[in-house]
Amino acid sequence: MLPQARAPHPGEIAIIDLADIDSPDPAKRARLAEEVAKASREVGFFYIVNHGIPAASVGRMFQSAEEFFSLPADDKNAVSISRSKLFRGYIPPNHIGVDQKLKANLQEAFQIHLDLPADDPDVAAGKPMHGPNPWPAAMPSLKPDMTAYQGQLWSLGQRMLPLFALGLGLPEDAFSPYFTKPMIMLRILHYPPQAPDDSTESIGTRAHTDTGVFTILAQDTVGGLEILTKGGDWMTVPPIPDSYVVNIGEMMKAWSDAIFSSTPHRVVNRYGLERYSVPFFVNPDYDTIFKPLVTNPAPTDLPQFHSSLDRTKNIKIGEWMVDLYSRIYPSPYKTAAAEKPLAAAQ
Ligand SMILES: O=C(O)CCC(=O)C(=O)O
Ligand SMILES: [Fe+2]
Repeated sequence: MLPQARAPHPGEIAIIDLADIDSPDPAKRARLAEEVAKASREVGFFYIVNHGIPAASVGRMFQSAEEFFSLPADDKNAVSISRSKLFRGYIPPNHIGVDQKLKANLQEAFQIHLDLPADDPDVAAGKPMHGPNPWPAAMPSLKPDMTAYQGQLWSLGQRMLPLFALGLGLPEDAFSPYFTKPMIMLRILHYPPQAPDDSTESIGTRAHTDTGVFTILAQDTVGGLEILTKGGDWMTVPPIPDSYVVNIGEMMKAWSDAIFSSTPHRVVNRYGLERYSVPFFVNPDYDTIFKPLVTNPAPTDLPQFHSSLDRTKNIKIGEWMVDLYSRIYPSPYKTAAAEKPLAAAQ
């Protein structure tokens, strides 16, 4: 049997209208920031509308996803993540990374980061996570379409960062220094449907927290995203037309000293249709050292996941991401830490 989830109560997941995001009126920006902060504290997930990304751009990404995942396996495997030292490319369904304690995901994925040319100084120096994206020869439109969309979503992400800063009582530009050559990531995902009596251990995406600062997710009309509420039950995040789902990741939780909640979530496609989604992850520069930028008077932490970040250890975030990615992906890049299964793996 598939695990169960309940529907949200009306208003339980806030729908935040971003119309005032660029308002010249500081009071309007502050009001919006407080809405974002409240949802980030209480749920860790919210919807945004009036975000400024044209529906046609989002539609093109879903078309691209359908087209890419329909390619013959050989064409997809030509850009397999197992050939990439930069954790980019195609991840087949049911893959298992180094850590055998982690359950396989049913999803298949294709992911890119910032595309950097060979003459970029960090690329030339062989800095991990920095370099070019791989593209499938069988689908020439994917490169221009995903690259353009990633640019649009990164602009939206940069417009949203001041809201989180303001919501924590920090100056609006408090996060800017950490995003000069960011490790942003765009993924397209495909989930096959699962029958209600499916007895496999696997689901679309196993329970996890997002590792980044925050995530901006486009989901199609099928549904399947579910979050673990503070009350301990699983709740669906139903699709709302023309919205994005935004959620707090481990890095924002660390910066906010756990004032903002990096809420565990999963995907169970129990709806009988193929599902596609397009998450964009706002990740900072490789060299960012993570420590809280504010003090939480009453920190409470949820259960630990394989994706949890310890904010007390002044971690250099790029190294932490490389360890985690080489643990969860079938990658040729293996760090010593990634060879050791995590005690907290779920
Ligand atoms: O596909 C989704 O709706 C969510 C995927 C997700 O949680 C992730 O990629 O981190
Ligand atoms: Fe996620």
